[in-house]
Amino acid sequence: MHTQVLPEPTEAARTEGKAARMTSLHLSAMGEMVERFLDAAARGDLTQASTLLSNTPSLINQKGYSGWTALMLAARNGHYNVVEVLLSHGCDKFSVNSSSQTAYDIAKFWGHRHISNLLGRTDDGCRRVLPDTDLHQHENYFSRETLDRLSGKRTDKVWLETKRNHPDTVYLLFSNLSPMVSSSQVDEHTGVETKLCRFRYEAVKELLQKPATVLIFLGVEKRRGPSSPSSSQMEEGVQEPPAWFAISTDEDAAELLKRCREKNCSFPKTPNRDLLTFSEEEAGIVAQARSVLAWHSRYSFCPTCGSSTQLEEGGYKRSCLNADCRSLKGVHNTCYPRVDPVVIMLVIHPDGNQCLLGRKKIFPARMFSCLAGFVEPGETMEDAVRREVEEESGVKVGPVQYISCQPWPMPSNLMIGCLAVAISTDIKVDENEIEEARWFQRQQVIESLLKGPHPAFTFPPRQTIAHQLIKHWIGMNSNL
Ligand SMILES: NC(=O)C1=CN([C@@H]2O[C@H](COP(=O)(O)OP(=O)(O)OC[C@H]3O[C@@H](n4cnc5c(N)ncnc54)[C@H](O)[C@@H]3O)[C@@H](O)[C@H]2O)C=CC1
Ligand SMILES: [Mg+2]
Ligand SMILES: [Mg+2]
Ligand SMILES: [Mg+2]
Ligand SMILES: [Zn+2]
Repeated sequence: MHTQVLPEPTEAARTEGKAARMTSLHLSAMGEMVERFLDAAARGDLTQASTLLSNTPSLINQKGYSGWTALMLAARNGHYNVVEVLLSHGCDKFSVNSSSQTAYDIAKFWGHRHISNLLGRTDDGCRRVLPDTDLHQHENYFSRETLDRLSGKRTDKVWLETKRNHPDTVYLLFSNLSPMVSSSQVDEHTGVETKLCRFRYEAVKELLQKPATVLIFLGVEKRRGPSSPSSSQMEEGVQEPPAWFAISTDEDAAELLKRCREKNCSFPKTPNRDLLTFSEEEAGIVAQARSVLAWHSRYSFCPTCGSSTQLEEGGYKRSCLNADCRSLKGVHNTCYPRVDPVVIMLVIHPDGNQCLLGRKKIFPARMFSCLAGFVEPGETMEDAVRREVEEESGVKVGPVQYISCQPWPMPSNLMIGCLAVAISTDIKVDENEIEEARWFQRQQVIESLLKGPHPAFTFPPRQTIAHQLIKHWIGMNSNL
């Protein structure tokens, strides 16, 4: 898996410069302007950046090499005034580069704390309610909400029916819990890029008639800014954004592929690897659809009495068909899609300068990752962290701090990412689960992330919350 890391400052400037020289002959006038704008932001040339921006406002969120925006380049090189001006012009601070890093991540990683504070700043009202909290929401792969789920509409059968037949509606096709995708090799940096194949009603309508077909209403496209429809407009059906559905069918996969006009279409066979090659937007949709479909495929019959069930509420409920079943009296969680909470933690040595990583036998050679484990019934997240770490490594843990979470649709985990501080350091691994666990020095971790000449271990892929937690720790100062 190709993992891209943040380049050294001089390296960054050099790479940008080289890329610009090599391709400038072929660039359109706009392309050249983008290059100049990005270059000005990277060098901290506020005058040139502002002039270019006032002449061509559309430059603001343009991306250059590896998906870096002007905001990211300015954040990378510590140009506070440029960041400030870009933000005042309404720059998108949540935009991510091809390594899924926001300008905030970049500023934080390189220790430009004044800039990360500026980028992380949210509404002052929130700060009054939640003082001393880092209000910046960390975004992990699989966690972007591109669609508005409109859960209130799931019970509106008439509305759902209108959406099903609507010509703008988008359908995704799943077979064996894999979405139909088209794949292309982008370049050696980005690697393979996978896109969801999108279908219209006409192309799938006879699949919808089949009894074994499962149909899930995923939501409607979110429209940004002032043009997003108000709820009253939605009620009147004015300017409604397209709805998205996922279909799971038992029709032969080869037959399904014939429906697609795009090239290189397939149903990926190894979810753990293949589902990590989508854009952030599509990954969020895949996480939602795959987890709900996995629940349907595993809970075909009523868990309470074993009778047949029927789908309701846009695919978000299964109700028992046995009128005497207990699950029909009151609300029963067996009728709704499940989510399994898993704690995943980076355990820090009491000296603040080492972290505990482990490897399972099934990991690729030399890869080490965070310890993780399912939360048990009647257990807090903090206690689950302490129990799993002690079970797997023998290390005892004291304070636990929540950092961020990640939906992990294999099939429906919610990874709850934490930092934890060890209060004992002797390691004794549970050999049933872990092959080896070790304390790594901060410097070894940094070299491994930057892929230096002698990395102590290989990082898990950037799309995993494990990768992000380790990176988060090395971006912090050593005093917790
Ligand atoms: N996104 C990421 O960065 C990472 C994600 N993960 C995910 O976290 C999950 C849990 O981690 P593990 O260390 O395997 O957990 P774990 O340490 O609790 O051990 C797994 C064992 O727990 C039992 N178990 C208890 N509740 C379960 C449930 N609801 N579903 C399945 N098994 C259950 C099973 O015997 C299973 O073999 C893995 O399935 C993996 O997919 C794990 C590490 C990194
Ligand atoms: Mg575990
Ligand atoms: Mg365990
Ligand atoms: Mg466990
Ligand atoms: Zn039942």
